[in-house]
Amino acid sequence: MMSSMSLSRMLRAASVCRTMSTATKLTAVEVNDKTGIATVTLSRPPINALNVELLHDLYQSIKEIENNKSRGLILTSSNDKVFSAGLDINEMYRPDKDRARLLWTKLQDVWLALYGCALPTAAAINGHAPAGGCLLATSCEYRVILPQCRIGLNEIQLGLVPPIFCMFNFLNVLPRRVAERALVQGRIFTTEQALQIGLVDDVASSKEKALEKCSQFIATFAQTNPLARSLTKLKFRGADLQRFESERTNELESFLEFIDHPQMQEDLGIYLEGLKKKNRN
Ligand SMILES: CCCCCCCC/C=C\C/C=C/C(=O)SCCNC(=O)CCNC(=O)[C@H](O)C(C)(C)COP(=O)(O)OP(=O)(O)OC[C@H]1O[C@@H](n2cnc3c(N)ncnc32)[C@H](O)[C@@H]1OP(=O)(O)O
Repeated sequence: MMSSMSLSRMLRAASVCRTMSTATKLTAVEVNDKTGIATVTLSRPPINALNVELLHDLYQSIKEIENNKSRGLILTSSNDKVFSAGLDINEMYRPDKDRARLLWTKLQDVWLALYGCALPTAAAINGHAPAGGCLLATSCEYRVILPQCRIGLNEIQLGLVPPIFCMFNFLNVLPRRVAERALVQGRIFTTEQALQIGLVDDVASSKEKALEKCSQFIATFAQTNPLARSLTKLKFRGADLQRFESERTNELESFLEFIDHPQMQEDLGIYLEGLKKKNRN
């Protein structure tokens, strides 16, 4: 039988963390009532590949947290090896045209929501974060990664042109020369390399510790006026957001044209097959 002691402990824990009522299917949102910090957990097994539905749910979660006046947002993954594998390549290979349009539009919406989020944002990168995974992490203001992870924007290695928001994210985090070289080489960095160049702010030995460090980062703003903070953030990021808006339609059309190209389709098919073969051998 459960002792009254452990029952009261459980009740206390339950009152600290609550799941948001409108938590969506592919993202779980939990708000810590004590700190006011919301954690969004990407939950699309096996590797959190970003398809239309996950991007939709992620966007809804970010907006909901922002509107509920949480103290901050932490992004993490339910998978203990992969933060996110980036865009779901199945959505780009032999795509349904309307769905491909929706995919790119939703990716753009998520970037706008996360990069321009009024709240302090942090990523607890508890697994690999290639391409779109790195894009999500670098849209946040602070990053903690676990040992033995890989992170980077490798689009060019797939023959894809990194869109403008990849450039904004890297320029916001890395020195210009390092950002440019990393993008044109499609570099994927180890945990140690990412820390050394400043792509991540810290390394933690477990997901729990990474979440704790993210909470500590957000807590540094406890005494700061939230409006002054968000307007200052916007002053830094506003020019990127404006330039993005002016180019978003062109980028959408370029993306659709790009993936429609027969050579691109062939390359994506080979890449996808290579990923699958790895598991068959
Ligand atoms: C404005 C101009 C526009 C021009 C065009 C722009 C194009 C878009 C540009 C940028 C935006 C973002 C693009 C992207 O995100 S593209 C995606 C790139 N992602 C990758 O290259 C990651 C590939 N995956 C991996 O490296 C590994 O899978 C891993 C490290 C993430 C995880 O490794 P591991 O735990 O060993 O898992 P598996 O490799 O075994 O994978 C499990 C399972 O999942 C499949 N899979 C992996 N990644 C993807 C993916 N991104 N999409 C779909 N499926 C994926 C893999 O094949 C396995 O499948 P199974 O064998 O059938 O189980």
